Amino acid sequence: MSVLEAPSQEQWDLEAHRIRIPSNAGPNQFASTSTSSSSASSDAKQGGFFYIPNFITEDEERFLSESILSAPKPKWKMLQNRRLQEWGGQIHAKNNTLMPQAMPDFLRTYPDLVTRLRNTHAFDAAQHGEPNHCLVNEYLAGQGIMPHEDGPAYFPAVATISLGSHTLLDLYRYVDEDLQKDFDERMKEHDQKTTQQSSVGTNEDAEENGSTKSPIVPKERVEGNVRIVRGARAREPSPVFSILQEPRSLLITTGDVYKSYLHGIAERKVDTPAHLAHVVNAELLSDPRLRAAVEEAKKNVGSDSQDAEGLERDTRLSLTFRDVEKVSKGVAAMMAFLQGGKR
Ligand SMILES: O=C(O)CCC(=O)C(=O)O
Ligand SMILES: [Fe+2]
Repeated sequence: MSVLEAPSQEQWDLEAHRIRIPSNAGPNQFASTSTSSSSASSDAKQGGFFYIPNFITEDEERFLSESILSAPKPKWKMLQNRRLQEWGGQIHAKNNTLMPQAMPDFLRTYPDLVTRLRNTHAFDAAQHGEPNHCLVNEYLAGQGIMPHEDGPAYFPAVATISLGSHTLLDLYRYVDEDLQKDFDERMKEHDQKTTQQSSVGTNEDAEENGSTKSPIVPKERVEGNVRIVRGARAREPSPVFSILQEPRSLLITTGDVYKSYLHGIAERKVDTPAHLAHVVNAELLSDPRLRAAVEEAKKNVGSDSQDAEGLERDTRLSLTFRDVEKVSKGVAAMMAFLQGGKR
């Protein structure tokens, strides 16, 4: 038992687990929150990506998977290409406030992940000093999540524990501010022109594309090295780097980088050497097989070597812990909190 309890007492030095971002992969000058794009400074408080392999034991991994998979069926929210559970309460989208529920024993008692995460100090500056909310995502091989930024309800720190399979988290950059302004202006001009011309029934884009269909700019399109999504900030179409997450590992994303990149998981069953070549945390990996595959892929970049095999993905559960800063203290919330532990 003492062996099982030991990790939760540990105080972590996050700086020793920092992922070094290549200098040409820094965020574009866009995020207003960004203090600097240089990654030279090495102060964990400044934020960044931090990777800790074997943050939980194999026994804990098994126990967590069993607990999650044995949750009552209604606990699963079915999405188009994955399913998820929400623990710690529900967030009201209108006011970004958590209607709290007690964390279940398998996150708070054995294993006591909440305390263990508190001891990483990633949440020191957050309202509660530790996470109060956990989303569990299940991805079958071939499933993923679109590039996105996490919502505004959270303190800017995410702690992700992976179970069952490795995956690659892909990081994308937004385009820089001038380019975005240019897109916005062109989009506006186009819309105005389209409105004026709609009664006449012609438009340039349709002619350019050899199509006479819709006069409306598509919701999403790629132009050169940029993916433009109507009504959203434009991003680069390919990831600027990827982070390999091993089963049982912890990935912490905190500070500026939380806002200056988008993150996603590609919908594929195999990570080929071409994908693995973009992994930036090779030297922090603990599984010799995974590490060798990444190192080999990086060595062979551009060499056209076809020998190396990819890494097959299996079903993966991810636990993403965050601190929702605003928590409802109403009577209903108190009742929910008291009943939350009982399933
Ligand atoms: O499963 C993961 O590792 C990422 C999940 C994620 O990005 C999210 O839930 O917002
Ligand atoms: Fe996310």
